[in-house]
Amino acid sequence: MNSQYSQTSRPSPLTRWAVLLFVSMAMFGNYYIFDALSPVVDLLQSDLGFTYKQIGWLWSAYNVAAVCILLVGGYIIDRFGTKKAITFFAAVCLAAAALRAATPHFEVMLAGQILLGLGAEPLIVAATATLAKWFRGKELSFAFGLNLSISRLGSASADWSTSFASPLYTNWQDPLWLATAVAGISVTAAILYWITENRVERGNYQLGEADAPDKLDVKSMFSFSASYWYIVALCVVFYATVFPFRSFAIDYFQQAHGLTREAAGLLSSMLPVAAIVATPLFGLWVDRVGKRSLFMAAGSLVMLPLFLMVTYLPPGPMVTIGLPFIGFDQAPLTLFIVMLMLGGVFSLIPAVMWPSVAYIVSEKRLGSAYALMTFCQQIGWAAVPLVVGFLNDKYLAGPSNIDGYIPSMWFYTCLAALGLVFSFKLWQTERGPGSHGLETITTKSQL
Ligand SMILES: NCCCC[C@H](N)C(=O)NCC(=O)O
Repeated sequence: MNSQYSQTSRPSPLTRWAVLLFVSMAMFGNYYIFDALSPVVDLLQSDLGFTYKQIGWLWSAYNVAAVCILLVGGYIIDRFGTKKAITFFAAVCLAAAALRAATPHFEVMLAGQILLGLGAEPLIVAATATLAKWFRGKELSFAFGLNLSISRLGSASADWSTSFASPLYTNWQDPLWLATAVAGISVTAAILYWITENRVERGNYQLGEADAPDKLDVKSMFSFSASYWYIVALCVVFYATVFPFRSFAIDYFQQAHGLTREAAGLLSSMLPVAAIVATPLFGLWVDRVGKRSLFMAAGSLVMLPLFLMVTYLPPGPMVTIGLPFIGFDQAPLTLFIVMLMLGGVFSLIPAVMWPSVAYIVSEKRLGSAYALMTFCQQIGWAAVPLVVGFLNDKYLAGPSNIDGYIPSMWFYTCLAALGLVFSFKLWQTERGPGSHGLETITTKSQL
C-alpha cells in the first residue's frame, strides 16, 4: 500500500488543514445529533409517555445498527472512497435526524436511531481513514486530537442547547429539529471536503492511500496478545459505563437531584468540555513519560467511586457552573466535583487507550484490531442502556422515588470495577516478560 505523499506534488498545508476542518465539522454534527436525544428524555416521558425501557431501546438501537454496519462499512469506504463515503454517511445521519424528529411514534423514532447508527459509526471510520490519508507522515496525532476535540464540542453543544436554545425545550420535537439542522452542517462540510479533494486530484497532486478501512479479519483476530484483549475489555466496560451514564445524565440530574434542565445540561457538558481541553494534553504527557497501562489503571481507579458518590454523599452547597456565552446556573458541589473527576477520566483513558493499540499490534493488523475493538465496544454499549432502563423502570425511579436510581448507580460501579480489574491485569502483563513497551516507550526513547 502506497502510504506516502510524493514530496514534489504534496497539497499545501492550508489544504490539509481545510480538510481537517471540514471532516471535523462533519464529526461535530455527527456527535451533536447523537447527543441531542439526552436533553429531551424527560419530555419524551411527559409528552409522549415513553418509559425508561423504551428510551433505553432508542439508545441501544443505534449500537445494534452500528454493529451490523461495521462489518461492511469498511468495504463501502474502500469501494467508493472517503469523500463519497463521508458525504453519503453524513446524508444518512441527516435523514436519520429528520426521521427521529418527524413523528411522535416510538417505532418511527426507533427507525431514526437505527438509521443514525448505520450512518454515524461508518462516518467516524471514514473520517479516521481520511485523516490517515491526508496527514500520514505529518501531524497525524495532533490532527486526530483536534478532530476528537471538535467532535466532543458537538457533544457539549447538544448539552448546551438546553441553555442557548432553551425556548425550544417547551416540547420534545423542536430540539430534535435543531439537531436536524446541525446535521445539515455536517452534510455541507462533507460536500466542501469532497470539492477540496476533487480540486487536489485535478491539480495532479498525489494523496497517500489511507490504511485499509476497519474490516473484521475473523481468522487473525484470535491471535492478538493478552494485552490487546485487556485493552479491548477495558474499552468495552469503560464506554459501556460512560456513554450510557451520559445518555441518562441530564434526566438523572433533573429527577434525582432536582436540577433545572439548564443546570443539568451544563453539568453534563462538563464531560466533553473537560475532554476538549485535556485529551490532547494527556496525550502529550503520556508520549513523554510512557506508563500507559498505569495511567489507564489510575483512571479506572478514579472512576470507581464516582457513581456511589453522587448517590450517597450529601449534595453540599450550591455552586455556580457554566461558561460565558453559554450560560451560568447553580448545581450542588458534590455533583460538580464528580463530573469534573469523570471529565478527567473521560479525557485520560481515551487519550491513552486508543493509541496504545498501535504499540501492541503490528501496523498491517491495526485496521482489524481497531475494527474488532469498536465492534466489541458497540456490543457492550448497546446492552447497558437496556439494563439501566430496565432497572430504572423496575425500581420506579423518578422524582418521588429517587432511591429507584440506586440499582443503576451500583450497576455502573460494577462495570467500573471490571475496568479496574482489566487495567490492573494489563499493567501486570506490561511489567512482565509479555510487555509491549506500554510502560517504557516515550518520545525520547524513540529518537
Ligand atoms: N457520541 C458519539 C459516539 C462515538 C463513538 C465512537 N465509536 C467512539 O468510541 N469514539 C471515541 C470517543 O472517545 O469518542
